[in-house]
Formats: sequence, structure tokens, C-alpha cells
Amino acid sequence: MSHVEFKENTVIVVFGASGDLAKKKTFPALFGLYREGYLSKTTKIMGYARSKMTDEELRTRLAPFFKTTTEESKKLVEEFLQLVTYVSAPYDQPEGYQKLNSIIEKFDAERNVTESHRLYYLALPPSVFTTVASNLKKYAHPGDKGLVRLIVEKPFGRDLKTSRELQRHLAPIWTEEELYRIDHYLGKEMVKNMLPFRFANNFLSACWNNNFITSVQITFKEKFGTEGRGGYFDSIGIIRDVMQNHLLQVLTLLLMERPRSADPEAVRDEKVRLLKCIKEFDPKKVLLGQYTQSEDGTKPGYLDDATVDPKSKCVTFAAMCLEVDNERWEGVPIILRAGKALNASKVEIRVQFKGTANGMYSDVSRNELVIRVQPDEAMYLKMNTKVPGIKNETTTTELDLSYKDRYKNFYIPEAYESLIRDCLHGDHSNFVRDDELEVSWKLFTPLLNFVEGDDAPKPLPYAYGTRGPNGLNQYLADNGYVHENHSSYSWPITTPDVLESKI
Ligand SMILES: NC(=O)C1=CN([C@@H]2O[C@H](COP(=O)(O)OP(=O)(O)OC[C@H]3O[C@@H](n4cnc5c(N)ncnc54)[C@H](OP(=O)(O)O)[C@@H]3O)[C@@H](O)[C@H]2O)C=CC1
Ligand SMILES: O=C1O[C@H](COP(=O)(O)O)[C@@H](O)[C@H](O)[C@H]1O
Repeated sequence: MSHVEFKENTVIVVFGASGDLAKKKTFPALFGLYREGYLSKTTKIMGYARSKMTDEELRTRLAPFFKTTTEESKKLVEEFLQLVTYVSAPYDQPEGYQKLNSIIEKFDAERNVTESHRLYYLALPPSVFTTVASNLKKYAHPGDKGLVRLIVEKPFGRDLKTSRELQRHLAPIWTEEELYRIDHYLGKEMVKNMLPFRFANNFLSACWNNNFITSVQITFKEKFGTEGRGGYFDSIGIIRDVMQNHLLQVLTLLLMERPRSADPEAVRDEKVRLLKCIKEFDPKKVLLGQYTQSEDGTKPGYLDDATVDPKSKCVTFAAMCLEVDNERWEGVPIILRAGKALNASKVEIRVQFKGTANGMYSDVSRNELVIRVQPDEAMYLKMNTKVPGIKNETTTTELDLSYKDRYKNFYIPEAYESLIRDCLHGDHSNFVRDDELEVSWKLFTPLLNFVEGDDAPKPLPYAYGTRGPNGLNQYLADNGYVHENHSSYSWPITTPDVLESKI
């Protein structure tokens, strides 16, 4: 595997440079790396797309999306933009790629580059994906005079069959070593934290199993619906949008065995091994929902979108319980839950431990570890301790690692920044391997066929801005999650007086 670092004189080309992803994520991530000093001033950055635009027009289009918090970072915008040029050409003709290649060759020659380092980023819709990938190989690959890394974005197919087709097109042209499949959740700080958290803490290893843990929940919630994107979302649905990819990735890192080393392939081997242990699940046991108008009538329902079929059964909320059939996790329900137009925007993991054994503290709350991926990265472990002071009551409190308090003024990279840097370093750990895709699609395709088939059930309604369909709490309880009522508990507890009077 090539862990060669792309440092000086790297050429980065963003395909689909006129699009939304490039504007909102890819270029801002490149700027973020530059701003923080992780991208050399000798880098050449190019945008490539069909739209007619000058270099200057592209720069003007991109600049408003760059994050600048200080005067110093504002000054860097112009400096960065001078690295960016634009090529306008079709995706299906050789000329554009040949032109691109000669620009890169000239750049390499001027800088006496002996090994060309090229990062090609495909911020493109799936319809042109394989065309661009194959033209790039034909007309813009330096052969044995350099290295190319190709970043590709989801969707990697829409089911097992289409994912295999995509792979059949790509695999003969691009090696697995050259391909970097982005799942941007793998670039999020708390997701990247999963490996050290799991495997660098001995106390945790001892209890990270079904002897101590009774339930695991991975939850994705968004406060907003599909407004304006309904037509696009209708053929996707929440399961394909975030569960088969983002949440499943989080799940594997949370539950997999320790890799034999930090080598990216060792990490990915363990992820695949875990995925293969997930039991086939019964699609009929999945809780499905679709949002309706908000209770106060101010927010539209999913079907109110003019671009959506009024009879659509598209799933905008799903909760499902998986089982991992191995010695460590047998019997522990793993709940994945995701929804749009809910009461909050958050992504979090909840690991709940067994209740305390009979005895003097048998009625206290269960320990629960919460890992908040977003917003505001945090980990807290809900514990039972003595209320400070003269009395001996217990209270629930937490070991709290809130990043904004503990790590003030730290640069926490955006997911895309983190992943582009990994790619520049030749580190595949946080990118999706072909066999991971195969297993995940095998798992999810029967469920997708069921919810999209002719006999698909009608998803349960839930009002925009609520926690999800009625029956959610019962579903969680039926699948092992014990929700403690903390009405007497508010955070942070600064004085014991909140609990009871002195007499
Ligand atoms: N760094 C931080 O921000 C920290 C915050 N805290 C605070 O500690 C306290 C306890 O933390 P936390 O465990 O997060 O909060 P709670 O135990 O109060 O609630 C946890 C979550 O459970 C879900 N829930 C609500 N009702 C039910 C139900 N009937 N069945 C199942 N699930 C239900 C809700 O999420 P959902 O709707 O998604 O299901 C809710 O957010 C909170 O006050 C929290 O703010 C503590 C430490 C650190
Ligand atoms: O891939 C996707 O992810 C976003 C959520 O990403 P986040 O980084 O904002 O949490 C989701 O809104 C979108 O529908 C989906 O395609």
C-alpha cells in the first residue's frame, strides 16, 4: 500500500467544480486545510466542469463559502484563491482531459517534479461518474511517472446489484489502492475518536461486551425536512441516505474487535469482519415513519412538497434493531435510528449498562455512556455518586468531557478537511473498502426492497418537529433501552439543595 505523502507541488483537481458539493464542501475543505497550514503554498488546485466560467468567476463563486474567523484568515482567502484555476470542458470527450493533463505536465516540468502527485476529486452525480473515471485513466494518468488518488463520493450504487455494477466498471480501471470512497461521517472528530477511545482505554475493554452492556443506540436526527429536495429524496429515503452508510460505519467502529495494528487495512479488515456478523434482520420489524405538517401548521408535511408524488411512501424516519452474532455482542440489541424533520438536530451514540445488582443501591439509574458526535462534540458517562455534603443520598451525575470546555481554541477539522488530509497522506483507514460495501448492501437490500416494493407498508405519520412516530418509545423499550426519568435532575448540579429540603 502506498503511504507516500503528497506534500509539495501536489495537483488537486475537483471535477464538478460548478456544483453544490464542490462549492459547499470540497473547496471550503481545501481552504480550511490551507488556512490551518496543512496544505502547501506550492499546491495547484483546479476546478473542472462543463459550465463556462473564467478562473475569476469560479473564485468569486467559491469565496463566500470559506470559513474565516480572524482578520488573518480573511487575508488568506485571496492567497488561496490564486492557487485555483478552472478548466471548462465536457465529461465525455477526450479534449478536456488531454488539456488538463498537459497543464499538469507543464506544472510538474516547471517545478522539476520527478513523481507527479495528483488528487482527483469527483464531486459529481453518479450518472457521469464512470465516464469521468475511465477518461481520467485514459488521458490524465501519469502512468509510472506518478501517483493518482481518486476520491469518489456516495452514492456507491443504490442496492447490491447497482453497487456491484459500479464496482465492475471501476475495478479494472482503478485499483483499490488508488480509490478513496468518502463517507464523510468517517471524518467527523468523534467518529475518528472511536479507535483511540475503544482501544487505548483498558478499563473500557473489560466491560465492552454483553456481560455489562444491555443496549446500544446510534441516533441521527435532523430538525429540517426535505424542503426543496423532496423530488430528489423520494427515490432515496432515510435508510439509503444515512443508515446503510453513515450509521453503519459508526456502528462498525463502535463494535468491532481490536485491529491487529494501526495499518489501514487491518482496521478495515476488522470492520468487514464485524459487518459479516450482523444477522439478517426482519424488514417487518423496522419502525417506519413519514413526517406530516407541524402541529402548529407552520411547517409543511413531506407530501406537501410539489415535487413529491402525493401517494409517496418514502420513509423519512426509521428505527431498526440489529443483532451482532458474535461472542462479544450476542443478545445486545443495537438500535439504529434516523429521521428528518424531528425535534432536534443531533447525532449521538448511547451505550447503556446493566442495572446494579440487588443490594443497597439497587434502585439507582443505570450507567450510560453518551458520545455526542454533533453538535458540540462531547462524551459523558452517567454515574451514580453521593450528593456532596452532609447527607448520604445518591444522585445521578456525569463524568463529562465536553470539548468546548476541555479543548478551548482547538482546531477541530471539518469532516471533509480531515478526510482530504488523510487522502493526501495515503491513509485509507477512514475510507470505505469494496468488501465493506458489498456486505452493507447485502444487509440493507432486502429491507430497501421491502419498503420500496409494491406491497410496502404505509409509513407511520409523525408531525414535523416531534421525536418521531407514536410507538417510538415503546419500540426502544421493547428493544432493551431503559429510559430513566430524570425529572429531579438537571445539569449541571451545583448545589445539593436542588434535591430536597434540609430537614
Ligand atoms: N456535555 C453535555 O452537554 C452534557 C450534558 N449533560 C446533561 O445530562 C443530562 C442527562 O443526559 P442525557 O442522557 O443526554 O439526557 P436524558 O437522560 O434526559 O435524555 C436522554 C434522551 O433520551 C431520549 N428520550 C426521551 N424520552 C424517552 C423515552 N421515553 N424513551 C426513550 N428515550 C427517550 C431523548 O432523546 P431522543 O428524543 O433523541 O430520543 C433524550 O434526549 C441532560 O440534562 C444533559 O443535558 C450531561 C453531561 C454533559
Ligand atoms: O449524506 C448525507 O448527510 C447529511 C448529514 O450530514 P451532516 O454532516 O450534516 O450530519 C444529510 O443531511 C443528507 O441528507 C445526506 O445525504
